[in-house]
Amino acid sequence: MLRIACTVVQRRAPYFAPPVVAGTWGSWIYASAWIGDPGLEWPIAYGTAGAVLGAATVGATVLGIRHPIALPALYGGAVASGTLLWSAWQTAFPSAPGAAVGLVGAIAAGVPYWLWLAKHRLNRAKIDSKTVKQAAAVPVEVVLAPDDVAGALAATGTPGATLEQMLRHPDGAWTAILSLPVGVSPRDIAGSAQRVARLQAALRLAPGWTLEVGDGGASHHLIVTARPPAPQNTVTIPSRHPILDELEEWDPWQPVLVAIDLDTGEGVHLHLLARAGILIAGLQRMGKSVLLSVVVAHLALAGARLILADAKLVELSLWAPLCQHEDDFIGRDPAAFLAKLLELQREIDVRYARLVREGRTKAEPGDGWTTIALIVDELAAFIDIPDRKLRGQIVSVLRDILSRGPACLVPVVLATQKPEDKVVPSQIRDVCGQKVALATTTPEMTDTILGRGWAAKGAAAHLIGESEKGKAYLLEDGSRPRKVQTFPFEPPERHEVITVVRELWPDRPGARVPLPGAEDQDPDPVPPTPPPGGGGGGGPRGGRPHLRPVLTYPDGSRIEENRKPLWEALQQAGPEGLTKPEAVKRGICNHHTTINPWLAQWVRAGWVEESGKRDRAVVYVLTAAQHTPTPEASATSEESTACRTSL
Ligand SMILES: Nc1ncnc2c1ncn2[C@@H]1O[C@H](COP(=O)(O)OP(=O)(O)OP(=O)(O)O)[C@@H](O)[C@H]1O
Repeated sequence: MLRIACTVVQRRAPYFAPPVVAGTWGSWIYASAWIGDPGLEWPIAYGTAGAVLGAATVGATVLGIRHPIALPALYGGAVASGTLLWSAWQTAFPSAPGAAVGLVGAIAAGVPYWLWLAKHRLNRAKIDSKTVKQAAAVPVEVVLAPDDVAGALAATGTPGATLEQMLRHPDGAWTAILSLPVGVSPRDIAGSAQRVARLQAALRLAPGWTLEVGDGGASHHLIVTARPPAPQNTVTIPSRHPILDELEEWDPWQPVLVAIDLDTGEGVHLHLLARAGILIAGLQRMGKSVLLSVVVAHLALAGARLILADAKLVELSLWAPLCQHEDDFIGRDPAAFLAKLLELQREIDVRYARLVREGRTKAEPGDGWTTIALIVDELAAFIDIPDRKLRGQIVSVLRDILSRGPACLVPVVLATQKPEDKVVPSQIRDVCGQKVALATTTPEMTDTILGRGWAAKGAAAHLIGESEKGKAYLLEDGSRPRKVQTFPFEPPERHEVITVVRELWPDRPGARVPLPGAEDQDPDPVPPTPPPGGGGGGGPRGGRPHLRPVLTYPDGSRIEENRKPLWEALQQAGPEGLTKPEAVKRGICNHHTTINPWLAQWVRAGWVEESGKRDRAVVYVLTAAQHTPTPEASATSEESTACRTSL
């Protein structure tokens, strides 16, 4: 009983305080007037002050002033006005009826205050309800209808609650706002795991539903929210990239299908030419190279000239045979990388000069320009370097290519597994119009890839689990990040693309992969480039040409530079043949380099055959003696027509 009384007083104090204070104060004045000599000075002093405060109170209420001072003013005004009436009456007629009339007057004086208080409370209830709606973050349908939530609460030992509002959410969740009876604290219910569990049981929620119980702040409301289980992800990711079913020449202007949106199930594309560069980053072994390969495959099928930079060699070397120029593969050599960037920058300048001449701002299909794609894996190896000057030059030129390139058919794709500021400087990140954040470890790492603040705004790449390969957040300029799953794209599928591209463009020489140590063993180093302006060849300024044997396949076609060592080793091996581990031992390749596709191609062409196994590895042998190379050309003053570079 005492507890209930205390709760009532505590909860309703603002309502009771004015009459209680007015009554106490007035009683004292009344008693002193009744007992002693009733003077006028005290009632007049209190009354004048009360009248001023009362006028201010009423004025504030009428004008709707919400200044913090309004509450004490209103309160004081109510008390003083009541006192004035009461004390004036008892001074004139010190009697019991006088006291009663004074009390009524005091209470009446509190009316503006109560009105103000009631309005304030109503506003507060509105705010509470708004907060609930905002927390739901989805439009809600407000249903003022009874429900059995109050009954369930009664079944758990808290009878007397009434349902004030039932909010139904589009995902099936609902929120019930219950008004608790006097003496029951919402905080006590919400704070007790046992009572919440009992309420959940009483509500008989379906399996998987969760219950949240909160108190309505200072009010006597209990807010009960029941949520259905998160919808099962029904998006299915094809195990085979659709590009593999359309292995034909592609249009570079077409966007590249790289992933599936995990929320909508829609295909997600990257735009090579319509938008500035692409940045792909994330932790090791989370799917960066797989995604990069999809983009490279598209570019290769689009007939683009591929410029590949890969410090690790193993990721991009697979694509090296599709390159148009022998030096279009850059290994761990930041200086060579800068040289290639400068070459690209010059090409962009030439293309922009044409655009300016023709009064255009960007290239269009049919311009006749080849797409030149710069693909960089492990950007860290070219940027996180001790030579600060070189680093500065690389960042500056790369930034320029990223921002100007796509408009003149020079797309850039960057990948790195170290998403840190020193590896992905903001100048580089900010010009990339499309960013893909695979799994990271911290929100800061995610922000380094996507831009500041995105991790906090829902792009939680740092929460992607270790087993969720290929899951990522993809952000395009001007939109929100999308949670996506990339397609698997394993080496056998990459080989399917490579085979088709080689058939489409058979005369591409391929790029030389700079294998560590291979240069030292080069028996026939490439001579220096003739001085600029020199006539080249055997002209008077070019000097006497240095002729080099041209190694050819049995059908007369030229053997690509990067495949020569393997072919020569097969020749030297004779009928004994050669296995891959032996090729590794001889420094022709390393364990990661894929020479199998070359061998498979030669086997298909009938130049090489498999002759059993040695130490469990397949032995490859040249099929016939006539496959020996063209005998070394003797140095003559005449250039070989087959040797186009007059080496
Ligand atoms: N979308 C995907 N679906 C299924 N498996 C995937 C997907 N993406 C990547 N994987 C698997 O994850 C593994 C690592 O992928 P990948 O080589 O692309 O990682 P990475 O980030 O490039 O690693 P590193 O940083 O070491 O180069 C591969 O074995 C691959 O099979």
